[in-house]
Amino acid sequence: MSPLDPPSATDALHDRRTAIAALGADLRALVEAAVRTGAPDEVLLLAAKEAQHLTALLTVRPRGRAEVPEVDVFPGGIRMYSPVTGAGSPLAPPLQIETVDDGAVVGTCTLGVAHEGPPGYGHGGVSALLLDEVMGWACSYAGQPGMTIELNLSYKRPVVLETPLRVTARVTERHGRTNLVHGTIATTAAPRTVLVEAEAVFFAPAPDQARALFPSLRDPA
Ligand SMILES: CCCCCCCCCCCC(=O)SCCNC(=O)CCNC(=O)[C@H](O)C(C)(C)COP(=O)(O)OP(=O)(O)OC[C@H]1O[C@@H](n2cnc3c(N)ncnc32)[C@H](O)[C@@H]1OP(=O)(O)O
Repeated sequence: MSPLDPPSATDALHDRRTAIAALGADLRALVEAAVRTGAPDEVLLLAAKEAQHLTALLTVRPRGRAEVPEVDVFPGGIRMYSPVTGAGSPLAPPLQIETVDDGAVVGTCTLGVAHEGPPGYGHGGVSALLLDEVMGWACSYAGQPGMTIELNLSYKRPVVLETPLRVTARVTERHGRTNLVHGTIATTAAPRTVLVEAEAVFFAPAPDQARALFPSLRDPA
């Protein structure tokens, strides 16, 4: 199965993913509002109380640290709580893996003020996050899901916030379980103007090593 093909889901799984995504979207709106607000102090304190209430509401049967959620397809598929692609994550833009274009994986997203580095521009670490993820998808698409063992970035131009971005990655070389990957960030409006460029090395663990690293992995092959 291509990592870009959504797996067939039962109705219950679909409903669960839909509910997770709905909460994620509202949490992202809350995070963005919280980092932009000019509300008075008493409103911030009131909102803090409401946030404590929400936290208590959600602290029910929390999953274990290394547990793969039932809603996920791991490795190489849907991850609902990924800090990059996860529809359920308030940290994620979220980036959407959209197409495979001539062997390259393409993802799109828009960063908000919550992802700010220099005023008005994306944080350099957030660019690394986006590239690392899409480069990982390129490895999965090439049939070897793996972990980043080296990531080098060249920041050529600042990444503007609130502007649709296009993140691309392709595997350029394979040596056994090691893949060399090239990635870029540009805007969707000017895809040829590279803002950030990356070179990375990914390593696909052998099944035994994968089982040791990820005890709840369902299909290490
Ligand atoms: C089921 C999968 C799910 C994969 C799930 C992936 C989820 C995607 C998440 C997004 C990506 C991430 O954030 S990943 C998270 C960030 N990365 C990490 O935490 C990885 C931390 N690193 C590690 O734990 C370790 O390096 C391992 C387990 C990956 C590999 O350990 P190891 O097996 O001892 O590694 P080692 O022998 O030293 O190196 C492996 C091979 O890579 C080569 N190598 C090492 N460094 C380099 C290098 N800079 N450039 C070229 N090649 C290199 C070595 O020569 C060797 O080749 P040869 O002798 O075999 O030929």
